[in-house]
Amino acid sequence: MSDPLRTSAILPQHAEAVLRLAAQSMFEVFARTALGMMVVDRQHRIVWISDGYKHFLPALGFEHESDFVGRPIEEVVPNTMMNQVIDSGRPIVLDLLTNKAGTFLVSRLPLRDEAGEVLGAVGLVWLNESPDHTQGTMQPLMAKFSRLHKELDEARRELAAQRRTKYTIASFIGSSAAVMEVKRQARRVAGTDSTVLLLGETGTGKELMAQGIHAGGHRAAGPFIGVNIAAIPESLLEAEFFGVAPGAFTGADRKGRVGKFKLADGGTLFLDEIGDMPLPLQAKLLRVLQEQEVEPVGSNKVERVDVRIIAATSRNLQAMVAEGAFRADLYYRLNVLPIRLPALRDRLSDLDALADHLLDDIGRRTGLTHRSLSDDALELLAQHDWPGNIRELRNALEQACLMTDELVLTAAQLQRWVGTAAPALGATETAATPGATMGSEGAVKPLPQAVAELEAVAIKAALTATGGNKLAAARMLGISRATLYEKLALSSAVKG
Ligand SMILES: Nc1ncnc2c1ncn2[C@@H]1O[C@H](COP(=O)(O)OP(=O)(O)OP(=O)(O)O)[C@@H](O)[C@H]1O
Repeated sequence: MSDPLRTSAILPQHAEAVLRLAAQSMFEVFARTALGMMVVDRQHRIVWISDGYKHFLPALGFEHESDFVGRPIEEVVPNTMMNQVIDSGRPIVLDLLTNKAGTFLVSRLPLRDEAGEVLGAVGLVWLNESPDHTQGTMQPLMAKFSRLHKELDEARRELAAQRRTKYTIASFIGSSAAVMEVKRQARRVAGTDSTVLLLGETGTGKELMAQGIHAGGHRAAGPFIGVNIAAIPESLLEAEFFGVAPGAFTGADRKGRVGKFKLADGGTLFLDEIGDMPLPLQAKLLRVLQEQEVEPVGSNKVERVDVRIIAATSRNLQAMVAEGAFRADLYYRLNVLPIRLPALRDRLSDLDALADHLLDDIGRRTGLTHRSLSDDALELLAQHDWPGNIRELRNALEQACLMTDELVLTAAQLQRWVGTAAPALGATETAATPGATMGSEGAVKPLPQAVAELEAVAIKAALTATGGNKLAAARMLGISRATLYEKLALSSAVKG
């Protein structure tokens, strides 16, 4: 029997020897198994490379081992991260490294002394692929990787194109004195980074002008992100604006969500219907505008953003401030450069050009032949008050185009649609007339179609009665703002 004291005195020595042997043989096993291996010291200098690694030297631009070994790794291996592993002491267990020599599946592990101090690092190349993909051991992995890369690039390009604006300031049709002045103001502010407040009735082209201002400034290549505040349920607004930190919620939102401010980083955030912003959120918005920092819901970290704000409203913000419904400090912050878009009734000299432009657009979208207007049709248009402005004009023209085959639309053909697109019903009148369930010839229609038409008439009536104020219209209809917006979006999607 061996003396246990002696054994315990001997064992550590044994263990150390075994460990040393294991370490040494592991080193040899790695050096032989890996395609290439290198050791780098604390000062980032390459101290040793395996025979396998020597095969990569020509592709890295080195003829002799002696030109390579002894040099700092960052000087001779483009895109290496060995230096970071040495400086941080943290391993990168598996990674893809791409440089002029090809693509490599690599591991980078720090080497430490007995006291735990980092002495250097060991780098291993497991698989490789030549730059022209004709040689190497990574074919299946690389094929998958490059396909995913291509798909990601395409998705990014598509997203960027979607976030680019369709309109410029010149797309704002009109040459009346009022419009020329508005365009002059817009061009002047486009070149600045200041906050712009677009004022005007519903359908006067506030969103179009916001896009034009973005497209005319130095952020044009950046994203243009629009948020219709009135269309988002109040409880979701904060997350929509500022995003949600991963893990803040369970379920579908577990991964977190990027907020509109972050999405608009480097570009413009268009805040439509700013007058509908709930008071508690107004305070948060003000802070973001001042600090240019957002704090995602459920996070205690702030993120810097570089966003230009263009806000719009059809409501009287000043009166809302007086009533205490809108914060005065936010109002002054937004009202730096106000631009008031004229109502259509105040620029009737633009009717001809606008109608022509809209008919052109309707023709393109519907595939119908381009229509024009007779003189009496134009006169009819000039007599109407246009509470829904250009949007109402567009709807009237579109309905006339769809219902008539004539290439020149006359007053008689237009008559039915002018004013019906936004009938001037009072708040107490209902749009549910029996005729609404019948076709124009009195024929019975399928119920879903009749119901949809009734809804559309009631919504238009409510919008007219409230001067385009969607929150008030929704209240009048007994539905939520979000439902109203859903219905409006649905009806425009069906049309467009
Ligand atoms: N000057 C214009 N030239 C050409 N099209 C216009 C013009 N103004 C508005 N439009 C068109 O009218 C419609 C309504 O415009 P837009 O959505 O920009 O109005 P808005 O003032 O933002 O409305 P809301 O306040 O209801 O959101 C769009 O189809 C837009 O392209």
